[in-house]
Amino acid sequence: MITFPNAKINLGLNIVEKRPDGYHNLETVFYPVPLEDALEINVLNESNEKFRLYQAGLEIEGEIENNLVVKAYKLLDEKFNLPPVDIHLFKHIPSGAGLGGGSSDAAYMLKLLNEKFNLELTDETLEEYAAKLGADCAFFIRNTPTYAEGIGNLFSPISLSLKGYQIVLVKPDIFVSTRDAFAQIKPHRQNIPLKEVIKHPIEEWKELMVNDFEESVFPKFPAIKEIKDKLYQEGAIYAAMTGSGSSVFGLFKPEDKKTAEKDFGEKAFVYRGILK
Ligand SMILES: C[C@@](CO)(OP(=O)(O)O)[C@H](O)COP(=O)(O)OP(=O)(O)OC[C@H]1O[C@@H](n2ccc(N)nc2=O)[C@H](O)[C@@H]1O
Ligand SMILES: Nc1ncnc2c1ncn2[C@@H]1O[C@H](COP(=O)(O)OP(=O)(O)O)[C@@H](O)[C@H]1O
Repeated sequence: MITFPNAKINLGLNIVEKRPDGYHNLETVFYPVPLEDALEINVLNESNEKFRLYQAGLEIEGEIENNLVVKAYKLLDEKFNLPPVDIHLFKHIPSGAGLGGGSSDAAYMLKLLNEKFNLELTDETLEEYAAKLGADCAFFIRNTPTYAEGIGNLFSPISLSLKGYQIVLVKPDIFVSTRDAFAQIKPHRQNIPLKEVIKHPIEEWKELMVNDFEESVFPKFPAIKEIKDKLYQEGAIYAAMTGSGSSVFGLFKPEDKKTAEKDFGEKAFVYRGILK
């Protein structure tokens, strides 16, 4: 059985306050992007091992035991004593890029195991399991446009469709530490809360919608800001960094014929697609 975990972008990201536990409360909107990994499981017959993970595509740093698809398997295995499985993961979404690829793999693994082994878990229960694996992980269970607050884990659905809009996503060969990005931010509330901004026409987002991380990340890595500038030069209707970086996306009108033909550098990962 095979499934295709997709990426997400953040439409606006405001860090509103620092919490006593050192984490930050934020406000953001998650929107799914059809840039996909591939994830397959097959039952491993007569095996002493509970799972085997085969990886292809982009490299994922860290031990196999720390791979989020393995963590997702173990989480459900503790409860349901699952049969042993072969896991094949083809990695296409860049990691540590603000695209949520690891979280998506984890959420899709939960959905895949639920279906394959008829566990009959509801979306609500799957979201509870997903939340144990990462703050934004539960978003990928329903995978629909979502307003998130708290530490990025309290969700409410929003009515927003960017169906047909073209997206150009650029991930330069730059690593931004999420921890450092948070540490350099002075939390504050925006004049117009994101929940209101998102209701404005997309043409107005350029003036109203902010990713607070840009303020600390752009001065340190001017090359990331240059990508955003290039996307606007090419006619993006809205462009911004996603998450804590380093990916930047540009949204283009459905009828726009010339979507970002600029050169983003030899080592940059570039994806062009159409939003659903
Ligand atoms: C900011 C977002 C928005 O989508 O960025 P992306 O991961 O998508 O880039 C996420 O909430 C990122 O969450 P996540 O990627 O899970 O962060 P983690 O690895 O758990 O946290 C790394 C570090 O960031 C800080 N951190 C994280 C989340 C949060 N709400 N407040 C924080 O202060 C903490 O110092 C933590 O140790
Ligand atoms: N299946 C996976 N895919 C990607 N990263 C994973 C996976 N499992 C664990 N990780 C770890 O999670 C970290 C964050 O990855 P990811 O969720 O893709 O990025 P981001 O938090 O920027 O959206 C990576 O640095 C990687 O070490």
